[in-house]
Amino acid sequence: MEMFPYASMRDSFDLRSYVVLGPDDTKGRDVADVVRYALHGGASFIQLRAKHADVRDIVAMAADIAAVIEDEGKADTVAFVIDDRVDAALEARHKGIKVDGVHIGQDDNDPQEARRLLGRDAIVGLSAKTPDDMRRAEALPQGTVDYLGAGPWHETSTKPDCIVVGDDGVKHTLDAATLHALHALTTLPIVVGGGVKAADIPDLAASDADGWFVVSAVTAADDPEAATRELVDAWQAVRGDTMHDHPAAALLPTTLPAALSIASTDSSGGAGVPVDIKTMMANGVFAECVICAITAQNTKGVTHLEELSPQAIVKQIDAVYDDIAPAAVKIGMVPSIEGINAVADGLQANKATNIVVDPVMVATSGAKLINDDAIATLTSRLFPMATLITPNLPETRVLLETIGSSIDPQDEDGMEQAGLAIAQHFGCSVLVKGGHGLADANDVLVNADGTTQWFRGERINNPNTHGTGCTLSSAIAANLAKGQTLVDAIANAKRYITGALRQMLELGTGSGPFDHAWMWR
Ligand SMILES: Cc1ncc(COP(=O)(O)OP(=O)(O)O)c(N)n1
Ligand SMILES: Cc1ncsc1CCOP(=O)(O)O
Ligand SMILES: [Mg+2]
Repeated sequence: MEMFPYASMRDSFDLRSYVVLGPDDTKGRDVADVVRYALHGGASFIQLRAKHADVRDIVAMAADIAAVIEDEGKADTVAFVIDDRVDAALEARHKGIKVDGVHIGQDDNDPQEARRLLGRDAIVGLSAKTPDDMRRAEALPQGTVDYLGAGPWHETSTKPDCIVVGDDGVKHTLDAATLHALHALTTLPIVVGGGVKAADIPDLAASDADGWFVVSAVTAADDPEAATRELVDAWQAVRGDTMHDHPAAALLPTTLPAALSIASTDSSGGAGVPVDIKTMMANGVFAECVICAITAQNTKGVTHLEELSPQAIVKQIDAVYDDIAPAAVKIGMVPSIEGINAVADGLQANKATNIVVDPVMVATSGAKLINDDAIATLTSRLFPMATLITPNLPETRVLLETIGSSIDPQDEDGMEQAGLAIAQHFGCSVLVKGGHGLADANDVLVNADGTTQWFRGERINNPNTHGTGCTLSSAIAANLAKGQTLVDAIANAKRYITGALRQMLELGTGSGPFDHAWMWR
């Protein structure tokens, strides 16, 4: 997971004076030293382009460059990106090195993948030389790319392969007229480079370019500071102090689908509302909660339980729906008839949809979590509202008993029959979870129309299973909130929980919890 403590520069980077450099370009001089000279000369953007270095060396160079930018008091104004290597940029950012993003070409990482990996705060620059490149960049989802790099203005030995060869087989450099046509195809700012020297700046500054980028004009100069200043001054002489606009996409607010957990707390954090929130967050939704009871609990058992009043439950549900209406709901432990009625009334009044009910009855520790007389209310009030209920085998047996069925869910055929009896009785889909069986972790989805789907899971020999049911049901609700089909929501939730169980987290002296943020470690 990325731990980047700096403000994003996506809405403040300055493309006007863009210096690209790496160890191959600086004539034996230290790259960070040349960056310092370029900054003294007025460089507004720095790119590390180290074509022959490995990730470790790139990250080490990036640390030196970021330190120089910081030392020069320009960390808030001069953006610093890494060429090509999204992996190195990620690693540097993870280490807290101020790398503001990447520059990628048409043959490098896919821009959407780079954006996904780096997150919404990073700058993603993309090379685009042809009308097709421009159109493809423009067709990307808004906010994928922040600027475009075009060229070459002249053929250049720094990157001989960057020359555009037309359909006629003739090599083309970029001129003001071609740039004008490219510019018309995009809303993104364009920085232009390739063989650019000080003498080119008046023409470039009079074109649609939003800035210049150079390698050799600065890195090969005996005095990189003076060379940078000459370029900066020549641009400023034509353009004055005007900077390019930033694409509005960088400023777009994010939004998240919300999912709601209606359940009870577990003070040990391994089950109930705390774990539902962790799971929902890990599965990419905004988690909300309605507390029905508080338990004093750890991996060894429950030592105290105190319910909230029905009024408090309804008020919480109303508050949630009145503002951030959840796209899916998971219902867990609601211990009493009054509580269950309050939940049903609250959800009905707010026209809740995508309801997943985990019919919590007994904790992994053996503690009873629902009053016996409340089971009938749970099934009669909440099941008919549910999209899905997720009983484990012991809960399936209790439910079969309540509907007077003698089916035994001891094997796959029995699980299917049991699921069908329950689904048809209550008019909702049922996921009969086989995790309490001995040999496997196969679950079956049975719909009220009789259709079934098996989800075959790897049985992980992990004794720590506290909160498994809560986790699976809230992951399913999170996936439904994201718009997934029921089948996809279950399949993805099972993948998530399998990954979590595989980590073999060891906490507590009883049946312990597992690591809900496993995929971010
Ligand atoms: C600002 C800027 N523009 C273009 C490029 C070239 O990127 P790419 O086409 O991926 O070629 P390489 O630099 O990776 O050889 C750039 N680096 N910077
Ligand atoms: C990286 C790159 N992309 C297009 S041209 C180029 C190299 C520019 O180098 P120089 O300024 O030395 O011609
Ligand atoms: Mg590249």
